Amino acid sequence: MKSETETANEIEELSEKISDLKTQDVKHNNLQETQADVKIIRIHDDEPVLSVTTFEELNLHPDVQKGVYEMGFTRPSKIQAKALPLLLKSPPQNMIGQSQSGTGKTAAFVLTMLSRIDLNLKAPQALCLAPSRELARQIMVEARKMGKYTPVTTAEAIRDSSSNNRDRNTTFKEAQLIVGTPGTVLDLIKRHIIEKKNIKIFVLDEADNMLNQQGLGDQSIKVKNLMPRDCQIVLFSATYEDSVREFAGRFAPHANEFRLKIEEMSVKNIKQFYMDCTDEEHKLKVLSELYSILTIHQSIIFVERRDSADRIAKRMTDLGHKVIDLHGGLSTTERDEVMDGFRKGSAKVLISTNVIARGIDVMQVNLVINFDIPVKRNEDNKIVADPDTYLHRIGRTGRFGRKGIAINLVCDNYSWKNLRSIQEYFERDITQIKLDDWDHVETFLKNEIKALDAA
Ligand SMILES: Nc1ncnc2c1ncn2[C@@H]1O[C@H](COP(=O)(O)OP(=O)(O)OP(=O)(O)O)[C@@H](O)[C@H]1O
Repeated sequence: MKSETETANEIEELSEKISDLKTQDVKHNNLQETQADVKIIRIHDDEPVLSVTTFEELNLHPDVQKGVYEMGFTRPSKIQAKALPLLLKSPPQNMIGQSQSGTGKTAAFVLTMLSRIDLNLKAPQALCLAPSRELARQIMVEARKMGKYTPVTTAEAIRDSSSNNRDRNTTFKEAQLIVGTPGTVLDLIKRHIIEKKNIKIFVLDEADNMLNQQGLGDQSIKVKNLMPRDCQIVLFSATYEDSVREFAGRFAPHANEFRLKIEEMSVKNIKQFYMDCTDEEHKLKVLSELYSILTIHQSIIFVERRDSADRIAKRMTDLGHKVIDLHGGLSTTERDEVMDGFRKGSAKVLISTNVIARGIDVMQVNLVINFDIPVKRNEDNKIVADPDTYLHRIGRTGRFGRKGIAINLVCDNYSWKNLRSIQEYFERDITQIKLDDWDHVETFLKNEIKALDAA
């Protein structure tokens, strides 16, 4: 059985091959920034899109509404305003939703899950799959907050999530809302620990990742095939590659669909920069320098491989910086401790592989550094730039309209070529910060961060 870490592991392994690649010379060109507005297009169903402006208009159960208000949500976000009236329709309709990172997709599907549950029936009725244990746990926190004033019963279906089997079996038997990772959920359904027959809504968060055949696709498809026929299928993500979108259409037939144009996918409130380093060692020095001069709230440094995460964490610690690192090689307990510590703010700098590239929401993160530019294997099995992962990574900052900074470190033609492909894909400007004068770098970045704080 594949675990939730395996997708991240596969990506980590890809980079083992990177050093063997010969790359061609490319020019350092910045692209014109597009000014395209965010538009959400509904392409299925002829009825006009009804958009609400308040949570009251959605006729949520008063206890659910109370939970939502207590979370400080005064009115629905754009995607919630447009998607929720469709998601809550009776009879239920499938949905393929896309909106930028940090725009509130979680609440859109969690509110639908809570609204579909018959609270008198103590059995699984709403199931959500996410690509990592960290994201599954986060979604569950959000669901428990929203359902706080209801008697909804919940369970996390992630590895080692419960103390003993007896408790675990009772919990899953009675849990009305379950969030988990695909491998664990599939295993629990097959062993009849999760009873599937009353499940009314099946959600895939980060759906493109979950349907990607190379990743978690197999398990998610198997789980979906076990769902009752009339189960509402809801897919959400900030990105959908064309090949995955086509498959998503078959996975969730007759779905209402919200799409973004490529140039609208990148969140405008994240300022994107790059720094041209001489080699890997220089990248480490730049990193250390950056953390010496900057007072950041919290930040995430993304790397491709586990051993790089450990190596950079060690070097940064030796240089006197307080950092923690997270990757698929840690035990589940260690992963939970690292993530919980970061959420509480006890650690300011988190070094991670792609395992937390998607979905993770820590509001205080105002800086993301791509120590390595993200890559993937294309259909020809070649290693190429991975714009979708790039977008998800930088989307760990700039959450829900806040501002953020993303800095990419390039050190050779290979990394530059990959960064340039990403620029071209999104048609967004990634501006160079020159490294010849650190006083200038310091003033420049301090001003940028001051601007973020003032905004
Ligand atoms: N209506 C709202 N009012 C205020 N805050 C909200 C609202 N909806 C969501 N949020 C907050 O916005 C943040 C981002 O939401 P969420 O994590 O659901 O984004 P997302 O679209 O799923 O992002 P990603 O694509 O990265 O997974 C969260 O902290 C969430 O609590």
